[in-house]
Amino acid sequence: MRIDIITIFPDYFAPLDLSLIGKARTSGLLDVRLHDLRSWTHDRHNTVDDTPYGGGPGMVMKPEPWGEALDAVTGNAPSVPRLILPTPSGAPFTQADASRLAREPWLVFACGRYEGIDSRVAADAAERMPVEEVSIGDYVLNGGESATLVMVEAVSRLLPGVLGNAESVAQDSFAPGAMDNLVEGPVYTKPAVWRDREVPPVLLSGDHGAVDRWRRDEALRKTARNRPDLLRRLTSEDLDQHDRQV
Ligand SMILES: CN1CCN(Cc2ccc(Cn3ccc4ccc(-c5n[nH]c(N)c5C#N)cc43)cc2)CC1
Repeated sequence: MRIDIITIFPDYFAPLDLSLIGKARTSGLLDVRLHDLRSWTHDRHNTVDDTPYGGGPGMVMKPEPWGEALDAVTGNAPSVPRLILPTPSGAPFTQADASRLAREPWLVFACGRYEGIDSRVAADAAERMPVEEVSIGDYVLNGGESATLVMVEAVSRLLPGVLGNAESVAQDSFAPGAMDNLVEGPVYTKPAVWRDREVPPVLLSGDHGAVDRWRRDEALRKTARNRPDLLRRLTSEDLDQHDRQV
């Protein structure tokens, strides 16, 4: 997969050199290219913003640099990317979106700042490529960079060979499969006793059926406590299926 990121803060993406994503880039599994939007400005101050038409607080990102940047990054290529526009007003980004985007060969992320990007940029791009306005949550950030980091991590970890343990992806929270939409239950490792707190004995029993059932019970318990909204999505059939599983 190729991922292009256009931003006025390329250094924001230094974390993509680290850990599993860094290794995936080194191995060639993932091709991440960073682009400084100011490379497509032509004035002495490398201006990327201006006051909003119609008045209002803050500044809006000018369309010209974005148009030239997207033309340069996506033009003269044998294929067409999917353009992802992080924005507070976007559609909620979910695990299903991460799975869907992980199947795309080429993504371009446009990281806005200020009050956002002139709306004509998305409209113009949509004449040449699919465009998605996406939000990572109902809270306000200062720009699209953090959201892009989140989405790049959520998508990249699903690429074959990146995690190196297909099993863990399959057992992820929100991953499709048995008891969909349950959050993770508690996890433990050595020592068996720590500050007088014992690991639940079932986990030391070697009874894999009992361990599986205990984990599902704990996941249900934690979901009811922290995410009752997810439980409401579970049908009675799902819950019956849980009870049948040993
Ligand atoms: C008067 N009011 C009128 C409404 N605005 C709304 C507003 C507009 C821009 C910004 C800053 N910003 C600029 C680009 C950009 C991209 C993503 C996100 C973002 N925030 N939260 C998410 N989940 C995000 C994602 N994904 C924020 C961004 C913040 C708030 C405030 C002022």
